[in-house]
Amino acid sequence: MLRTEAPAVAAPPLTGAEFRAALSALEPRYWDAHPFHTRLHQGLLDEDGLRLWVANRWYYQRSIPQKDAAILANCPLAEVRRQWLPRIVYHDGADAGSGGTEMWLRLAEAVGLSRAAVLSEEHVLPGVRFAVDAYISFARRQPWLESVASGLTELFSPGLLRHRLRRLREHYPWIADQGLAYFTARLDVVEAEGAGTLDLVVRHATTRAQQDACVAALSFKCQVLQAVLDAVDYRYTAAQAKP
Ligand SMILES: O=C(O)c1cc(C(=O)O)c2c(n1)C(=O)C(=O)c1cc(C(=O)O)[nH]c1-2
Repeated sequence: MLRTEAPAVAAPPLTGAEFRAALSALEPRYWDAHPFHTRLHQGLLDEDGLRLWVANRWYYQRSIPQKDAAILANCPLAEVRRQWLPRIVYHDGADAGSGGTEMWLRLAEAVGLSRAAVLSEEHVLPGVRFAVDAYISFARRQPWLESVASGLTELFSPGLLRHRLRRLREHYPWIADQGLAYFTARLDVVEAEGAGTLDLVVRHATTRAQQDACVAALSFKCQVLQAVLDAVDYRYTAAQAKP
């Protein structure tokens, strides 16, 4: 005779405060204390190391609007799309020659890279490409809410951005200040953007399964960022070790 099993009882949703706490609890996995960041912030990178970082971060920067476009494409809610759309314009600029990716290219020039070399992506390491592509694929395939949640690393970034800006000015004074505009501009918006994203996620993740998936998405994103810097750090230390 078949045994009838009691239907599984779904776990109750976390309260808003518990859910926010579960997301914040991932902060130790953020990339702020990655060994490559430590080298960068302590002024230990040579010029080639700084260029390697900027040329590889380019691949992340230029992919973010594609990630955001995937979120828009997957989201059936006009009010969410309305909130999300300005992010694409922020990075791509309202016109050619403006926007976040353009500012990243100016940083690249300020550290001595040619625009053409950055745009050709010849310096992008395979590990960086794989990690960033995984982030875009995630946004294309997963429900929009999880992809939005994966961007919540931004909540952890203001302290890192401020610290980086201070250290770059202190240890690499040869970088012209206009080259650092990407970071100063980012600091003006990142806190409000992160808070808005968190509110959006908390409002729309109403079941425990959705909340758990959002926490998992943020954890995945922390791994993407760690993998990016692992690849850069490996290449940098290998180059340093060459006689
Ligand atoms: O400099 C940084 O350390 C850092 C980190 C992150 C992040 O945490 O993903 C972003 C940025 N910068 C950034 O500039 C940026 O535009 C950005 C967008 C996103 C995202 O996932 O949508 N993260 C980040």
